Amino acid sequence: MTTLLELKKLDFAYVKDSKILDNIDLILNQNKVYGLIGKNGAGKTTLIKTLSSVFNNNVFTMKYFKFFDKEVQLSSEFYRQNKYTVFTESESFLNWTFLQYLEMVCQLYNCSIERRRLEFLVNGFKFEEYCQKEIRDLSTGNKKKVFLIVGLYLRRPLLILDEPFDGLDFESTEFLYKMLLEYKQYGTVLLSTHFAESVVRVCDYLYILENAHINLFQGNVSEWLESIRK
Ligand SMILES: Nc1ncnc2c1ncn2[C@@H]1O[C@H](COP(=O)(O)OP(=O)(O)OP(=O)(O)O)[C@@H](O)[C@H]1O
Repeated sequence: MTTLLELKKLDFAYVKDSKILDNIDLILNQNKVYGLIGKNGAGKTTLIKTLSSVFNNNVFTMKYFKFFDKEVQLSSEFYRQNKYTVFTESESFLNWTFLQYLEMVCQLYNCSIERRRLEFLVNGFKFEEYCQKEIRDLSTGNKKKVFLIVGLYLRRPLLILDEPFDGLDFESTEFLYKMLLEYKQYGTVLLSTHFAESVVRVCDYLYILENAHINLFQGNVSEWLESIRK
């Protein structure tokens, strides 16, 4: 297995002396799907935002961050170009349409729009009638689909998803399961979730965040399901 991302000794605190993430080591291998689970408030979104370069350096420290075996800054162009994050709720780009947002993102990532690939995702998520509507007028689930479709379309080596199944209807959830399994051809997915089914359906490995520490579940995900049902 080839390592895609390696993070060593990450500490994070919003408020001095109150660590949300303490001494976090994280390794993500290429072409795998990783689940990130933990109780409400455990710090999943904080870890995802850190990995997505949302924060200034003054709230966290780390020993090193490697991507494709290179030590880089989280804010580097190399890292930015190779990952995309879908946040749990987005209040950005509200007066844009999906197609305008996609065009802008494709320019940023230097990729062209292939109609067939796009249509496959749009049809799969039953999103056809919403492509030209302003994002502000979409329902919660359809807003989520805007960013999920773009993330799946881009096929970056790292796709980070914060609670991607939240707000999706049954059909779209099934389609997303299918897309995430296929995504392993193109890259690695790190997703946070509160749904046990999603872990079992798509995740190869599971990181558990608890008391500011992270552990990789030793065993396969069906063993994890058995362990929480006991
Ligand atoms: N901007 C902020 N300022 C101060 N504390 C914050 C801030 N954002 C989050 N926190 C705190 O950090 C902790 C971790 O929050 P985070 O949102 O990362 O947890 P989570 O695991 O994603 O939770 P959930 O499963 O409920 O979404 C919580 O105690 C939360 O109250």
